[in-house]
Amino acid sequence: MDRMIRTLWKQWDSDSPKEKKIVIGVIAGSYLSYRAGKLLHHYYKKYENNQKIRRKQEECRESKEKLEEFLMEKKSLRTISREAVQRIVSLPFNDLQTELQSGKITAVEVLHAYQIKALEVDKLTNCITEVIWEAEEIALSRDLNANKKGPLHGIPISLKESYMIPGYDCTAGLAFYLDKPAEQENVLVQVLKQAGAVPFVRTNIPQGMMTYECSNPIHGITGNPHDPNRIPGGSSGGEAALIAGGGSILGFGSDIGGSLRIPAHMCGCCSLKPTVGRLSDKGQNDFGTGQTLVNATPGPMAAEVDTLVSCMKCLLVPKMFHLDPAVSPVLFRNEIYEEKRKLNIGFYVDDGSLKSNPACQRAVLEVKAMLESQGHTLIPFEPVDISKMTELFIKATFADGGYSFVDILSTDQVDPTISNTIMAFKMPKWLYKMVVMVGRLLTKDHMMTVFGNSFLGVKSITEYWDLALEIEEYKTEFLKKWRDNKLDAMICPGFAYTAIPHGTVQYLTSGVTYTILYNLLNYPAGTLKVTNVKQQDIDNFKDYPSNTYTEKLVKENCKDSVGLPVGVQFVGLPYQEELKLTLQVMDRLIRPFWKPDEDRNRSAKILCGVVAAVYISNQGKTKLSKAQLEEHLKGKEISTNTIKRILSLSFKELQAELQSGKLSAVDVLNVYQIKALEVDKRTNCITELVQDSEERAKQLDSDRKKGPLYGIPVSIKETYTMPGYPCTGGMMFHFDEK
Ligand SMILES: CCCCCCCC/C=C\CCCCCCCC(=O)NCC(=O)O
Repeated sequence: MDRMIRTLWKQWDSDSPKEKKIVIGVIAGSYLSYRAGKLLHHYYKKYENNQKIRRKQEECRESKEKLEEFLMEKKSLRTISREAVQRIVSLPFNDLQTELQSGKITAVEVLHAYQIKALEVDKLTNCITEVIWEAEEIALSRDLNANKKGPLHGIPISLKESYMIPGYDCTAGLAFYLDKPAEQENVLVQVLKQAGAVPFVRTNIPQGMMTYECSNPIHGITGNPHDPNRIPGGSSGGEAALIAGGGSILGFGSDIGGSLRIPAHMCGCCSLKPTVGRLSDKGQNDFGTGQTLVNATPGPMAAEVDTLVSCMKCLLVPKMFHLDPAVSPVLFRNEIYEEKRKLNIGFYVDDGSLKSNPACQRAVLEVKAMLESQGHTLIPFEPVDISKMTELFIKATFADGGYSFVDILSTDQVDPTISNTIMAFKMPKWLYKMVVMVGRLLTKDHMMTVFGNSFLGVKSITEYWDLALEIEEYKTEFLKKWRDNKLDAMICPGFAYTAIPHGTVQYLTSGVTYTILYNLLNYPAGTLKVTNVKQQDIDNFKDYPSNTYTEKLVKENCKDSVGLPVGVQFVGLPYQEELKLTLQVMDRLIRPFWKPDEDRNRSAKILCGVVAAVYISNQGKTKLSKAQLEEHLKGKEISTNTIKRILSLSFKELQAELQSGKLSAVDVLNVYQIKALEVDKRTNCITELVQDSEERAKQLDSDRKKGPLYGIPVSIKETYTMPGYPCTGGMMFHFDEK
């Protein structure tokens, strides 16, 4: 390289002034043409995207009009009367299911009734993006094959725009994805169709799906069915508006920060955000792929909890496990769903960042009273450091400092609902930091700094790894607090406030702490509408703080909210969806039944509990050393024959002799300790002895209940955490961490 530069330099030196001018001209010309080409390409792309958006808008409008004409024809032919539509769309899910199963109504009739109602709701809220044309054919085939009825036979379902259906664009509100129709069908849609469901409409989302205002330049703004001037929440806002308006009985959305729960709370329906990995996410528009610290999950939305239950039963089936082997093959566990016992339920109305508004507080307190009246114990709970949690969540989900959003939007129309954020992402970092500082001073809201600084993302892989570690530590601390309080479940506000007017979300992001917490933790959470805002809630704003700009905004934007729906979140430990699904609030009984799960280090704990594990070196510290253990074992005078015999037993034989009582846990432990010490002398394989293994073995021998691993000694890799033992990974750094 050096030589090349020297040669070029020499060449340049020997060039005449005219030659130099030519070289400079060529370089400058090439650079300018390159820049001009780029600019031209940029503006051409912008023009092309605008054209694509216009075409798509036209296409979607026409598809709705065509459907309306088609349905009008049916109505004028009296194949479907207004009364029939009204009757069908007012049937509760279970009744609709029964009538479809018995053949009292046909799949086509139900489809037409819901199409009519959905178009009505759409006129009020603009919640539908596109009509699914194949619905008619699917419904017809359901009726023709009525002898083979799946559990969802003939049930029309609505899908968030991000669910892939072959032939349809999945845009997430971004022009970049226009004219790129999906080829594969979303896995959940395949499973639902196999169960007999009829997908019939697609619903609106926010641009980029990372905010809770439902608006984008392609499909426009979705309104709340209770007040179209207010937001329906997001990102699954189109779904919630449609369901709460009565235009769909079962819908599907997704959630990485509250997208299933915020809209259910704001529109007044219910939703379930399952544990990530319980339902397949194959076939979602995966914009943002690559970020795996906090993951999105799909989930159902409905008017009633029963519908969510039936839906989960239909989804947790071998077909889904086959189509997506990455999901945990856990079927719907009826035993948890049916279990009836009194629970310890944590609750809070204030998460320590932004106090929830009076209506949201009352909703939680009313559910608390209801649960107490049924004999459950309600325990006040303070979530662990919400500022830290927010920092971790935002840093993880915007780890690239918003780069991918800025990039994908560079030739797109930016929706006004996210334009400030996008502008902030584009600022030079020093300017951005100053804006955050000034913002903090003006708003007097410390969360401004937390959100603001976290949107800068991470600077290096090391920082990303540290972030991953901090998230794990946060999860551990939260779980410890949950366990210390002996909780089975938790109730908390559905959000910090009820539906706010359009255009206010960019100034009111703080409310999301109530939902993002359970995405960071990956705890399943359901939201259910439990009440409506009353005048007393508005009056109670007198006791709501007004110290920060955010608090003032909450007051300002909620003052005319009487009648709006209010939800509550029901949270459980990972993989306990069945428990939450049993929650039925208000006019129905709340029946949360719970089965506690083990914690993160469950494998080590279970094994130690069952067995009486072995080994250790304590490097001359106060603990029992290898030499002392050897002495102790010698004193037991175990015969060579016994040692040989026990060691020669296969796992199954050993298990059988322990279970039958022919061998005791202590016998087996001692023999394996002798052998392990012998192997250690040759290989230095043991790091430390588990000090109380013999006591554990004795205790197991005296217990009458025998687990399947009763008495089996196990060795444990040094990195498995056990209280009192350092997990060093071979590094001094961790030596004092026990
Ligand atoms: C496209 C850029 C958007 C920038 C908007 C920034 C405002 C972000 C404030 C807080 C972040 C928390 C987001 C919470 C909304 C939840 C959205 C969600 O869950 N989406 C996932 C999905 O739809 O699957």
